[in-house]
Amino acid sequence: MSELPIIDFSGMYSADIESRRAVARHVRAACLENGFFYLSHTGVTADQTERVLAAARQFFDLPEAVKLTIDKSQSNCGRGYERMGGQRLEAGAQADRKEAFMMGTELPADDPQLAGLSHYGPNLWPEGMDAWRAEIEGYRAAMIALAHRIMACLALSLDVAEDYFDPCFVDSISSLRLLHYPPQPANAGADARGAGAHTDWGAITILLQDDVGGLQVKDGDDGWIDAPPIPGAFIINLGDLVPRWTNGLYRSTTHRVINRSGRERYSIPFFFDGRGDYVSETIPTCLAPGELPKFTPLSVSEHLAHMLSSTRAM
Ligand SMILES: O=C(O)CCC(=O)C(=O)O
Ligand SMILES: [Fe+2]
Repeated sequence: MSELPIIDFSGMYSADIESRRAVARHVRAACLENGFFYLSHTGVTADQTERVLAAARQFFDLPEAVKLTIDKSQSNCGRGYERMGGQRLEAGAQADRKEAFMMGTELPADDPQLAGLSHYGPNLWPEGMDAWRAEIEGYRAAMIALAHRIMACLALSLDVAEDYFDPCFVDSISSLRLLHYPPQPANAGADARGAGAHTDWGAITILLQDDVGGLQVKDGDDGWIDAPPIPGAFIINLGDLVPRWTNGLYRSTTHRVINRSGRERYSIPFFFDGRGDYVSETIPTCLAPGELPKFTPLSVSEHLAHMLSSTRAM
């Protein structure tokens, strides 16, 4: 496999179940391959993706001192600004050469069911940037709607009802990350990474990238496939919850970013992670007669908290 497939998603908006199943068949083939694919015709407009990428540039162009007024050290749920080198996604490599802004699901601290679970709480917003905030929140809303539809498609691809995953996504943890990768200097060293090799931790990721490139997806033992930007298409990849649901049939594939372009790179992943207290179980259609589940039960919040603490670089 040398390149990732491009799947036209428009059939998922059809009232005709056969059109939706046709999309699901393509998604299944891509998920059986390596769990990474491009999705086009999603209904999200080019105007909106251009605006949110411009918003990312605008934020990272702010003086460092302004960005640090919302440093994520002030958040108990990983929101706000993460400075350059704040994360090391690949053990043994250099800290990631990227800076980030994170925002996500906002629920009151005293929510009767979800209080105390990681990843719920207030966002941190830069002062005096209300239009900017509205742009980010609007894009996040578009991503949530698209993510629900992708989960319906995944359900169809696994021969279960389209609403099979709905209980996992009531008050789901979902986070939007704005990312800025400066160009990597020529003498940066062989273990320099924009984002070190990792898998994503939730259910699915919807990635918007600018026109620079640098994302690579693991293929086999040693190979990497480039996942260059394709105008009008998002990259979708499966996170660690999906092998748990499918008993390893669909994988959560390792990927990384190395920005050798000489240009500034901006990308915006949206992570749809599931409800914090949701414990995934193997989907019955993914177990052959007599086959046993390979994964022990683990809640979404426990998994995310563990992964977050193991990748903190400072
Ligand atoms: O910036 C990218 O292209 C990918 C980022 C990524 O993999 C992540 O944030 O999990
Ligand atoms: Fe990732």
